[in-house]
Amino acid sequence: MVSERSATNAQDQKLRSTMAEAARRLVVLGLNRGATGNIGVRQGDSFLVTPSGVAAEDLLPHAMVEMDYSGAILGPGKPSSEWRFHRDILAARPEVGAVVHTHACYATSLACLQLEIPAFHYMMAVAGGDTIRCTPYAIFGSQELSDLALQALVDRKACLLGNHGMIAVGVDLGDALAVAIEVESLCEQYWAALQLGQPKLLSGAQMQAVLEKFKGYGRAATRTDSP
Ligand SMILES: C[C@H](O)[C@@H](O)[C@@H](O)C(=O)COP(=O)(O)O
Repeated sequence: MVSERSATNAQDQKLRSTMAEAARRLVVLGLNRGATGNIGVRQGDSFLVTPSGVAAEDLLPHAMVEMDYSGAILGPGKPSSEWRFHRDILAARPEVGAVVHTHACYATSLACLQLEIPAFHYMMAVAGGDTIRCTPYAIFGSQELSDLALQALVDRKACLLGNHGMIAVGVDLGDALAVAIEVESLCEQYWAALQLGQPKLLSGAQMQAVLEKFKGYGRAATRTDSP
């Protein structure tokens, strides 16, 4: 049933609009095209997810679908086919407030090779560690894909989905979007570097130093709950 809180709460309306804006931004930035990709955002003891198969330009705030962690749909609409990984990530990672899935070109190209991205650039730390893992292939919308994504995201804020795309997470939607944008940029740079030769990789110690330094950098300095 439709939660009354959702229908009347100003915060809920704001969140739905922010999700629609974020979906359009992903298209403007070239990280998604048409109806690819989806967004999930924690809201109290439930979460909102974008509807299935709706192009970002047609996405209206009221079309976001509210679900609970049992997988029950709490309002009208058909949730993203990927609601399982949105639910499972939000359930398993209390510090995560938002999940962004994209089929961004460079991330997806590397995912088609099922490549794990190594520490070729210090900005890899934005994704939470010294690698960005890639899952094996599993069909879209499956529990298997969700289980694989959860594993690939351990101690990370992003992963590639084999032969599919990427997932980025953040403390809120702005953070998850920023991670997705950076991951696509890193994938493009890694691809470009590979055209020239074998990139020299940073050591574990060098990456650890960056991860430490990032704790005091920019907005992250005010966050105590980032992974
Ligand atoms: C078939 C879909 O494109 C699937 O790949 C999914 O991962 C996706 O990106 C969009 O699906 P929804 O519109 O169901 O969120």
